[in-house]
Amino acid sequence: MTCISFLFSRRGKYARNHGFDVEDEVSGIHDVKLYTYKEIRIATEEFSPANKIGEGGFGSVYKGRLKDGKLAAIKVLSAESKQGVKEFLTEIDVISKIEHENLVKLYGCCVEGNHRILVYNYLENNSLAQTLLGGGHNNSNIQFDWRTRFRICIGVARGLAFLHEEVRPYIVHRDIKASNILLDKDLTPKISDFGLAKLIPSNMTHVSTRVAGTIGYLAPEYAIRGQLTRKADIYSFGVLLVEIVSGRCNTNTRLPVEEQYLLERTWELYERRELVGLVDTALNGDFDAEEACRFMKVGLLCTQDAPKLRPSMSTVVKMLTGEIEVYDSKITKPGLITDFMDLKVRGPQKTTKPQTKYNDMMSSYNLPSASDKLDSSTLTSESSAAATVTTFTSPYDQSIETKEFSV
Ligand SMILES: Nc1ncnc2c1ncn2[C@@H]1O[C@H](COP(=O)(O)OP(=O)(O)OP(=O)(O)O)[C@@H](O)[C@H]1O
Repeated sequence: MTCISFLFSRRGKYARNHGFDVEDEVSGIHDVKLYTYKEIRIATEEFSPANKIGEGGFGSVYKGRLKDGKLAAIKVLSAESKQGVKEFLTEIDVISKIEHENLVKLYGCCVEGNHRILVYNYLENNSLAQTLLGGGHNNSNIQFDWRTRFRICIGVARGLAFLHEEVRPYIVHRDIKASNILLDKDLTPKISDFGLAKLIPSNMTHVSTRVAGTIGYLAPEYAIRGQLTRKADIYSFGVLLVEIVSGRCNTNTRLPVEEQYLLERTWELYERRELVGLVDTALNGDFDAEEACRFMKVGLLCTQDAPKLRPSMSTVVKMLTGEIEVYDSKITKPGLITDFMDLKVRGPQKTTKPQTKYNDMMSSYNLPSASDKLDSSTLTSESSAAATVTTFTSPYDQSIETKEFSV
C-alpha cells in the first residue's frame, strides 16, 4: 500500500511539471507484467482492424493472442490525451494489486516510447450495455433469463463490496455503469475500467474531487458538491440494478415523456405498487416476481437522496440474496438529478419552469441509450444569481465536470 501513496505523490510532482514520466512511474509498481511493443504488435496482428473489438474514452481495444497462448483484450491509449495518461496510471495502480472473481484481470501493460497499452483478460461476452441494453443492435444471442440476471446483479454487488470493504485503502470506482460491466464466457460479470477510481484512506469520510462519471448514474450529492464517498458508487449500482431487471437504459428519450427516466418511473410504479410492471417484457413473464421486485426496491434504497440512507454494498449483497429483508418503511423517494437541476435552475428566478433545463440538456445530449456516445463537446448551463457554473464536458463520453457550487 505504501507503493500506492508513493506513486501518487510522485505523480503530483510530474503533473506540476507538465508531464508524466510514465515509464518511471510504472517501474514503481511491482505486480505488473511489462510487455514489449513487439509482443503487442504480434498479438494483435499489427493492430489489424479485424481484431478491433471496441473504442472507449481511453482509445481503441483489440483482441489479441499473447505469446503464452492466452487471449487478451488490448487497450491502446490514444496518444493525445494527458488525462488519459493519468487514467492509465490509475488503472494500473488500482487493479494490479487486487484480484476478485467479479473484477476484470489486468495481465500487464506496455510502456515503450510513446506507447501506453493495457493488457487484460479477454472476456467473451462483451458488456451489459452492448448485450442486455443493446436494444437489438448487437450481435449477441445471449438469453438474459431471470437466473442469469440474478447472478449478474449479485456478482457486480460482490465485486463492488470487495472494492469498498475488503481492500485497504478502499476503492471508489466512480464509473459504475452498464458499459463497464463485462461478461465472460459463463456470463460471470466483471467490473472494468478503473481509470477514474479513487483510493480513499479509511480515516477520511470523503474526498472532494472534480466530478467525473456518467450522466444518469451520478449520485446527486456527488454531482452537486463533488463529495466522493462509496455511497456515490452505491447510487450508480442502484441505477444499474434497475436497468438489469427492466432491460432498459436509465434514460431513453424515445419513450413517452413519463417513462424517459428509469429511476423516476421506478419510484412512480413503486408508489402505485405496480413495480412488477417494470420487469423486462423480454422475460415473457418467466421470472420470480418476488425477487424481481425485491431487486428494484434495493435499487431504490441504493439511490436514496441522503447518502446515509443507502445501504453498504455488503448489506446490498445480503438483501439481494434474501439474507436481509428489505423493508418498505425504509424506502423514500430516490435522489434524482432532475430535482437537483430544478432547484439550481429555479434559484431566484421564480419564473423558470421546473425540469426544462434538465430536459433541454438531456435532449441536446440526445441520449437514446446509455452506450451511445456524445457528439457535442461542451454544454454550459448557468443559473444567474447563484453564480453556479456547471459544465458538462464530453470529448468521448457523458462525463460531467462541475466547476463551482453555491448551494
Ligand atoms: N477485457 C475485455 N474483454 C473483452 N472486451 C473488452 C474488454 N475490455 C474492453 N472491451 C471492449 O472494448 C469496449 C471499450 O472498452 P473501454 O473500457 O475502453 O470503454 P467503455 O467503457 O466502453 O467506454 P468509456 O471509456 O467511455 O467508459 C468495451 O465496451 C468492450 O466491448
